[in-house]
Amino acid sequence: MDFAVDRELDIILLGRIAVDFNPVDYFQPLEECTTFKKYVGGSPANIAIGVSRHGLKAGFIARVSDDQLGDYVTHVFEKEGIDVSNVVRCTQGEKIGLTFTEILSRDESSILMYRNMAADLQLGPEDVNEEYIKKSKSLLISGTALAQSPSREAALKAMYLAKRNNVRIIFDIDYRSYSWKSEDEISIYYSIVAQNADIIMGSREEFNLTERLIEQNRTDEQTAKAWIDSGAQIVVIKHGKSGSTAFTSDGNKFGIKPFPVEALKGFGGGDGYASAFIYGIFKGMDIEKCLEFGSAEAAMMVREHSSSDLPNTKAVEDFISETKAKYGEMIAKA
Ligand SMILES: Nc1ncnc2c1ncn2[C@@H]1O[C@H](COP(=O)(O)OP(=O)(O)OP(=O)(O)O)[C@@H](O)[C@H]1O
Ligand SMILES: O=C(O)C[C@@H](O)[C@H](O)C(=O)CO
Repeated sequence: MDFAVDRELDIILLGRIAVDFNPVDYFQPLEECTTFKKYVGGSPANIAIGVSRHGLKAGFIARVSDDQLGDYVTHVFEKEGIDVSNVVRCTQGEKIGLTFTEILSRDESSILMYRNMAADLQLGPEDVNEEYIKKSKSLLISGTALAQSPSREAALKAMYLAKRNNVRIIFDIDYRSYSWKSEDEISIYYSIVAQNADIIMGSREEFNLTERLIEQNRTDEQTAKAWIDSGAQIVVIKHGKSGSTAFTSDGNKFGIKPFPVEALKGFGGGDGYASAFIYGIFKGMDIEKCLEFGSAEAAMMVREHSSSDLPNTKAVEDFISETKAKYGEMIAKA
């Protein structure tokens, strides 16, 4: 992928910065859990930390609450080297989103989100500045930012500013049911961003939601062709524990099986995947290698208690070598 040169930032992410509370006394219903560990959360926030740990220079556009938890996430970002100059505080008492993870067993987990009057959805078009967007090589839009106004307009404004300033658009569909009002809205807004994106990443279910008003029941091949025809260069479709496939505008297709690990939770894999895949693209790795990196980091993250303590490049490389030595190649050219 060709990125503009001489830009201060590699990537700006737009969407939620939130807080996760994951039970320490897991393998029982949330109702019974008494002790929780606090982490930075929110899928795009996790990815910002992930790419920064790979050495990319990231910035973020978001609103957070004007309270101790707003301070907490901002300070963590600063420590990770993420530019917070465009992370602004809410003024009407809106609170940062909270997510409690229920880990019933290694195979069964879910998230419970507290997002009424969520701070991140208060991001408005006035918070999105062209001068900032054009400092970056790419912009990642998290689909949840499209769930409600004014965040929806802020995200679309950022997308148009990115387009006119030669900033590559990465769309992480990132569906969270909680903030949406109707399936029609999901399809309308997701498809606007997908039509303008250079890279689209999502699960099969997320692509189905995106395409609902256009054409239902597409195969992965039909999905990839449609979005590549409308301008995307890379389409990644994830199938959870069954693996993932990347399609490229030159007509190639690569599939990868998940790296075998003993998962602790079903969440966090997607953010690990995105962090490593994006890093690979920036480093100019072949798509197969990006896929391998993404799948490896995803597997490392489903083992972890936290979704924001992502590994650095060396840790991912070591994990890949160790796993291949034990199990052989994971990649398959389809
Ligand atoms: N049990 C597992 N073992 C190894 N890898 C896994 C496992 N579960 C998921 N993954 C990896 O994580 C990737 C992303 O998972 P998934 O398809 O659930 O995406 P997602 O819905 O975006 O994730 P998230 O719930 O983190 O937002 C998968 O493509 C796979 O590579
Ligand atoms: O995405 C969220 O808002 C919550 C996450 O931080 C959570 O831990 C998760 O689901 C990771 O994908």
